Amino acid sequence: MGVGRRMKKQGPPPQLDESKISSIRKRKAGEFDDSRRGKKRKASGEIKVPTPANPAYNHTANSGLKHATQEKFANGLGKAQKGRKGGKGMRMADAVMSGALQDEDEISDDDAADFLGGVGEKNSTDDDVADLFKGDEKEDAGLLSGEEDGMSEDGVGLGDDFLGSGSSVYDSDPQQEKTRFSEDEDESDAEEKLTAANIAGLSRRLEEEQEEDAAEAQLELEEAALQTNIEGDRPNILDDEDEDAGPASRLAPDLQLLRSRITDTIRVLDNFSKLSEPGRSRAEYTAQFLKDVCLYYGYSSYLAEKLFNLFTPREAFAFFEANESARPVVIRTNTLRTHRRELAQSLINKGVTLEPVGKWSKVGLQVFESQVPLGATPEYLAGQYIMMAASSFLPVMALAPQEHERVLDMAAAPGGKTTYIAALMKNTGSIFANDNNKDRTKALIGNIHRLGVKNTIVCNHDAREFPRVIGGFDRVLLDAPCSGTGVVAKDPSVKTNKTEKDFIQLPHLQKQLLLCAIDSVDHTSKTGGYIVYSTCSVSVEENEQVVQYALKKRPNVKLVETGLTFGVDGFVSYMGKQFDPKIKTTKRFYPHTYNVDGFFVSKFKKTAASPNISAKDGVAESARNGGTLEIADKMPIATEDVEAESPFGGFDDSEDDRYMEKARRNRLRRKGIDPKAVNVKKQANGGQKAVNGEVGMNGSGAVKGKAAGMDGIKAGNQKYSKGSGVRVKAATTRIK
Ligand SMILES: C[S@@+](CC[C@H](N)C(=O)[O-])C[C@H]1O[C@@H](n2cnc3c(N)ncnc32)[C@H](O)[C@@H]1O
Repeated sequence: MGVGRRMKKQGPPPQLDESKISSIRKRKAGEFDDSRRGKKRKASGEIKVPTPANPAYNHTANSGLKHATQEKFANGLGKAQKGRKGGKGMRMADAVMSGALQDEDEISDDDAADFLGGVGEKNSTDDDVADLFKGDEKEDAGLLSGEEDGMSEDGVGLGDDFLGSGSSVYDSDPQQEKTRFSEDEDESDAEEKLTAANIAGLSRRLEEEQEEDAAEAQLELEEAALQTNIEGDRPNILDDEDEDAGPASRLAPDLQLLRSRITDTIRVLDNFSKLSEPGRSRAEYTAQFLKDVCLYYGYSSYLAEKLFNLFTPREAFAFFEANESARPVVIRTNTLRTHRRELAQSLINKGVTLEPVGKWSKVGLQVFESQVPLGATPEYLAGQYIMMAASSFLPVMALAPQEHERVLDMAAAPGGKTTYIAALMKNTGSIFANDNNKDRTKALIGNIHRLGVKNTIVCNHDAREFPRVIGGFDRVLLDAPCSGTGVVAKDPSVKTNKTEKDFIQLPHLQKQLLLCAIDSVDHTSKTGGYIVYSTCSVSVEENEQVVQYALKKRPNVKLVETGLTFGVDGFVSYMGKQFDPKIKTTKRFYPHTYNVDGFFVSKFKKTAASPNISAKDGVAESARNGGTLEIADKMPIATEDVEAESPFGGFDDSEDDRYMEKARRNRLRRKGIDPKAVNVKKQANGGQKAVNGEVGMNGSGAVKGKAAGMDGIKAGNQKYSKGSGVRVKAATTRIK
């Protein structure tokens, strides 16, 4: 996961509530979600792209060029932007955040400090907003209106089609169902009270939105004035190339012109035959677009191209734009401690403006504004909620853990998902929450305690040691370490610090982890037998390709529906490569379509024991109750024929081996162990293999794991922490 630590003020988020997109107009893939600007478009007679925030204005360290021009920009476009950034949005101040920061790495320090502190100004009357909520149709106007949510005015019924259609982007129907605080509740008095209590905050939001609209209109006017090409003309885009050669190339780029050229290029790519200049190829325009994207948004050319390849040019632009603004702040009600309605009421009483995150979640609350530090409220300290990104709900919802099951969360820290799993299991059964980063397990343990989770054991292994450590789980969640290309808004460093190597090494690790996840599941489980694999990356290498690999290596699993009611289908073909058609069941989430972090979720059902790959490759006994012996494939993942040819999937095993060996040595050194000594020991042990040099190092049975049993959990006769060299005993008893 990308560990983002940047925060911008949170604007009113338009698109988290699925109920608000219950009826949609299906748009052409790649078409912009710019219905919000319908009025303005009509006025200007020109297709405009959304400008959630002016990227140039927001850019930070990644773009020196932008810094260079920022002052200039602030004098021009900045004027318009100022109204929006300096407005009365969420007032965030220095806040008590020690707790909040542990919630999820997805909440940035700055976010938190910004968000959790200050006091919003009140300057609108309740009457204004009361009007807004008058009558059923009007109730959600403004705040919930299709216009605000990027919904089309001509929306048609969504129907079953909602889940389908790959890369399609949808507009929503403005006619909304009333937002509810839980599935079974009526449109009750209580909700009206909540709404009334929210009125002041909502009113402020409306004012801010009006200010924003005015600022955006101004911005568009200024942009329009700069447009050198009117609609229908062939834009003169590629002639500027020679600039590079001269001294002008050393000057900071004019960001307004750059942006204008980006939009022009998209127009051309959208309608190439009509708008391209004679003799110019599509590749030339694409290259120009990518070059401009790198300059304007600060991406490395490698990553810009990788991301561009996922979308149509127009949608790619929407994606890059969406990465310039922060996602909404969301909290998850901890149902082990309270109910969402009660929590909402207490927070509203404290000056928090919020509403249910959407029909798709019964526990999420989207926070628009807070007059108190969210990380220091009595409710927070009492563990009634945790701050977590909306997208982080999704893998757990797909996992659908049941009461009394045994669940493994393979990469669990800081625990947003573990604690959600515990809540869904109502603190019954048992959860093994593992993370190989010891420091991060501290936050995990902190969250577990704060939220009153009592069915969880925290452990600290390289997850590739499972099921050797323990197996036979009903369900396994693998929320895998990834490149974070879905969370660029939180961690803009991803724009420049991800290289080709990352997209080789990470998928390699992810593939190994996924096989171990599969091997750790009990296929005979009466209630489960499921594995969920998720990442906060949008790259195909880390998602569909990992899934494809697992399907190939483990014929004993099949993909099943995630049960998630939104998201676009995973790729079944990509850049000439065909994947298993069932990969359509996987789900992708993008910032520009659902206003959530970029995310990928897939769900497998295990149907039989894993193949006995090779006894020498591992001694992973995951059997419980005298069940089957499963062997984890611990060999470096072999490059397969198909992958060797693949432009995006192959990897060089020998190179990977070198990296992994180096990492192993470093890990041992950090622990004060001489790697050479371990090698000697290994040899002395004959055929016995130490897992990453961490097992059986001094004969003390040192399986690395350390279990922090939570209150009330019974370790029973688990032999979990009693490894003895390679003779690690498998768990034979379920904690139930
Ligand atoms: C995406 S984050 C997990 C977030 C977590 N699921 C949550 O919801 O709070 C990925 C985690 O994987 C951990 N990790 C990385 N490599 C690992 C490995 N080989 N074994 C176990 N955990 C690993 C990282 O320390 C990181 O905490």
